[in-house]
Amino acid sequence: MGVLFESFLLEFLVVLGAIFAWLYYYFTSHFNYWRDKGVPYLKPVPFFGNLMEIGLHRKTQAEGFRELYHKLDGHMFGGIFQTRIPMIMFRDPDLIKHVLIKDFSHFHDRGMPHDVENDPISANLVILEGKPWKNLRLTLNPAFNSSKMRILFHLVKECAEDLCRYLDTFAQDGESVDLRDVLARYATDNISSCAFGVKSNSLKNPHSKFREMGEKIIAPGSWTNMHRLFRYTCPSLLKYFNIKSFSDEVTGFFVNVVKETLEYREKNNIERKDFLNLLIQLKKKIDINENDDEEDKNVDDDLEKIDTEENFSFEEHSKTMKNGVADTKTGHMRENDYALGQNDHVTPKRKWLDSVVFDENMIAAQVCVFFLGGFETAATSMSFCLYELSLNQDVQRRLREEIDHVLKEHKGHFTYNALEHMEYLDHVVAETLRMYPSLPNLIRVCTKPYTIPGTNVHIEKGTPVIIPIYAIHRDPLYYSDPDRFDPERFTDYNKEKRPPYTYLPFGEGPRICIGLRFGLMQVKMGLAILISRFQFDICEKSAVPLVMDPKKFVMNTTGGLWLKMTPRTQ
Ligand code: HEM
Repeated sequence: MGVLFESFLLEFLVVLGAIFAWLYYYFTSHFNYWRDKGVPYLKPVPFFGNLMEIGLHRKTQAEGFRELYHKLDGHMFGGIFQTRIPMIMFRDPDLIKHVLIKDFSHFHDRGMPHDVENDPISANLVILEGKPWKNLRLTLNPAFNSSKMRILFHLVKECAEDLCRYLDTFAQDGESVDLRDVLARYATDNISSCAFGVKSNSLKNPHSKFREMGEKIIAPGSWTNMHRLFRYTCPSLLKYFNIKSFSDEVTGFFVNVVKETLEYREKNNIERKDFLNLLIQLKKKIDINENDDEEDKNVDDDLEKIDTEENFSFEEHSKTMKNGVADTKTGHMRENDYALGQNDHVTPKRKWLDSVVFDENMIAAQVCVFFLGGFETAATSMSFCLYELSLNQDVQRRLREEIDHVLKEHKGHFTYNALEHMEYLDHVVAETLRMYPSLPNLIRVCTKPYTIPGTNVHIEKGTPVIIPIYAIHRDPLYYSDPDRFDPERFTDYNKEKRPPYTYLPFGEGPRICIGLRFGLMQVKMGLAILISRFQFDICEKSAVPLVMDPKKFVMNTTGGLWLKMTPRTQ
């Protein structure tokens, strides 16, 4: 018996040793990759690569990548390892311009594994790649243009007024409020109204189903995190284990809401001016770009000409490229940023629209990603802004003065035009997004072999690329005293002084955030109405400095964000 046990133990240890040796080999076998290419790189550790602090949630993504960014100071780019996978960090603004715009045809995807057949909700704009992404983007772009925003404005304003009514009782009592939570509910109401055409009532009912689903999507340890873990370590296992972008419960909920709303609208012949209505038009093969202004059509024309095919010779087709920065007000490139195919007369959108099955699943996939993209980003941006305004009372006063002044000029009404005229509000929001960009990094994957301009470094197809926007936004090279909140950085004069591509809260290029205008509209509308009615201050419950949550993907705090509210006195 003893001998049997010993030999079993021995065999067990040998097998265990072999498994460990294989795992060690599997996780370290690429570690000479960057050295062999002559690329400056950071020394990785087995199993984690360079992301141990982030992987173990000891640091936030923002701070973790900021540290890696500074370890590569003096280099335009550098190699790092995401567990075992070599990835490249682009640090230099000019190189960033190449990746996001000039050489977009080499970097048009994010490299997120997806399986449209088994996981229909993954057929969304964030995840899709190549031609399917381009065609979908072309089709959806008009849903976010300025004329559509004007139509949606009244829905956003309605939610902002509900928010004020809800917060008024707290302000009257001078209570401290967890604004992180309240604003997440405001943003949930907003996006469910504009995207799903449903009143979610999350402000009044914190346990509403929409709020519950929103929490499930972002909660640490959730399905999404599991998806992310496999994506980083072994993407092929995602398909093998049939791990979907969202849990069946979340997917089922969103698909059902869409189905029920579609049926209800059809049966009752209801047409509500929201995103869902635009998607219904696409289902009916109606081009939603018709009747839109010329400016919006030009952006689409540019995008139509970008080739996402293999072997596309970008140089052959390109016009002169100029420096360009996305205008955060309009979301349009200021200059001719996309290289245009001169001989390219094909307009694939119409063809695609005719051929694609824009069914309930497809619609659900889009509104689901609008929901995901819209509620967390807006809620956190607004709460960070109110926190900074509480710390910087002079800025809060000046902002209130501007809002009063502009409102007077617009007969006391918050209108789309009134918001557009609030220039200081624009600076305040821009500075908030500089200090707290919702996504601390932009992700791309190299889609065809690339030589880094001015070097003989070749990037292989499939290499993930990271652009550390938080680190750049907080780099003293571009922003002096970068941890200080100073909206003056965003006057035209000061903006001109900075190199382009050093401010990227919405990304840049053809894959720039599609919801930029909608996001800014709901953030600005919410802030303007709150500042016009209430005074915000730091209170005992406020964490100063803020404590950020390392488990969250979108920049967020731990333990909420508490501030004291009172009615404004002057
Ligand atoms: C303050 C608000 C927001 C911020 C800071 C933000 C930020 C971002 C960023 C950084 C990206 C990546 C861009 C890139 O890779 O170059 C992105 C992409 C995206 N965002 Fe937003 N976003 C916001 C609001 C919204 C809203 C309201 C929606 C939808 C209604 C939305 C939908 C999307 C989608 C669909 C993409 C993927 C676009 C594509 O790949 O073509 N976002 N966003």
